[in-house]
Parts: sequence; structure tokens; C-alpha cells
Amino acid sequence: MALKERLRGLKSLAGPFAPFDAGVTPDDPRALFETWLYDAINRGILEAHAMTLSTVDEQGYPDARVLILKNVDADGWHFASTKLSPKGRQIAAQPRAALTFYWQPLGRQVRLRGPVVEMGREICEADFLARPIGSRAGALLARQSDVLVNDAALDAGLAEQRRRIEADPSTVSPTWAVYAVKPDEVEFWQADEERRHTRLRYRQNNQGGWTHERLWP
Ligand SMILES: Cc1cc2nc3c(=O)[nH]c(=O)nc-3n(C[C@H](O)[C@H](O)[C@H](O)COP(=O)(O)O)c2cc1C
Repeated sequence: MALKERLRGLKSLAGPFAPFDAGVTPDDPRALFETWLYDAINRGILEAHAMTLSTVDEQGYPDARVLILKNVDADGWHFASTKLSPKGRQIAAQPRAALTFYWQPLGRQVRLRGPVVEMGREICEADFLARPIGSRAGALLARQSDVLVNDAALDAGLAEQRRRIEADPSTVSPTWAVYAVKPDEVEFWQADEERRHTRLRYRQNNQGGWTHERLWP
């Protein structure tokens, strides 16, 4: 069977899904996001904290990759990476981003976008030190997305950084950063088997609060 037919035969948004009452929602999208995230975690969805981070480079060329959500607080939605990576350089040049979550068994998507800020050194260092040693060694290398010429160079580099950490466990990478996306727009999307999806978009208003409105599916 041709790929096109194979794809046509695959189910999507098959449900059944619990209805989403968009008329009874909190004033702040953070509260609804946390409810949906806990729903996903409690449902046992693997990597419920995985999300797609979209950025653009200096030329406005988009890029996207999956990352792990580290926290949600008054500063925004947090993620961590090395500042020297393509995403780090893109954020330095264009400090705006979008995040997308999809929890398939619940038929739920959340999209948000807004400015990105780098958190203070204390938060970045605490995040770095909480990582397993292998992750710390990789982050100290700070070569993410560079061209890898051979595995021996990677293995030698990781071993060297591991020795460095073992000699001084307080070693931190100066280029490891925790970033926060502070959204000015957050959209909640609940699938419906009959495609009568429910969409609710929050937008920051001039008073520093939020207004929300339904969107056509
Ligand atoms: C489930 C999952 C979680 C990931 N988590 C992170 C993360 O928290 N930080 C990170 O820098 N890369 C993470 N990655 C790798 C990124 O997707 C990406 O390959 C890497 O950050 C390089 O991206 P860049 O070249 O756009 O900078 C994760 C990948 C997957 C599939």
C-alpha cells in the first residue's frame, strides 16, 4: 500500500474524549494549564512534560525541537539548554518563542507564545547541578548540534568532563541556561471525535490581566 493510502487509513483524534466546558474556566491560563498538565500526568501519559519549542533565527527562518518543561511560575514556562546551541543563539537574536504541548490520549493541545527571558545564574546553576552526571558532562562540553566527525571525539570529551565533575562536583557550566517563556497568548484545544473541537484563547490585556475568547475549530 502506498504511503498516502497508509496515512489516510490511520486514525486521528479517535477519542472518546471528555468534553471541555470552556464556559467555566479560571481567569489565569496558568491555572488551566496546570490542571491539564496534572490530568496528563495522572493519566499516566509518558513524558507529559515534553513540549515543542519553536524559535526563529536572525533571518526569520523558523526552527523547532522537543524539550522538557522544567517549571511553570510567575516568570513563565521554563526550559533549559546550553546557550551555545542553535536554539540558544536564536533566542539571543530573537527573544520570542512558542511552546506546543500535545497529550494524545486526552486529545488536548496547548499552544503559547511570548517573549523569552534567561533566568538568573542561581536558577541556572541549581538546574545544572540537579542533572545526572552524564547530562552535566554533555552540557559542560557545550557542543550541542555541532557537526560530530567521529564517536571517539565524543567519548573522549564526555570522559574528560566526567573526570572534571568527579574531581569537583560543584563544577557548573557557565553556558547552561534556564529560560522562561512569558506568554502573552495561550490557547487550549480540546478535540472532539466529531471534529467539533473546543478552542479557548487567552490574551494578555492592557491592565496586566487576561481576557479569553472562543475560537472556531
Ligand atoms: C523528549 C525529548 C526531550 C528533550 N529535552 C531536551 C532539553 O530539555 N534540553 C535540550 O537542550 N534538548 C532536549 N532535547 C533535544 C532537543 O530536541 C534538540 O535535539 C537539542 O536541544 C538541539 O536543538 P537545537 O539544535 O535546535 O539547539 C530533547 C529531545 C527529546 C526528544
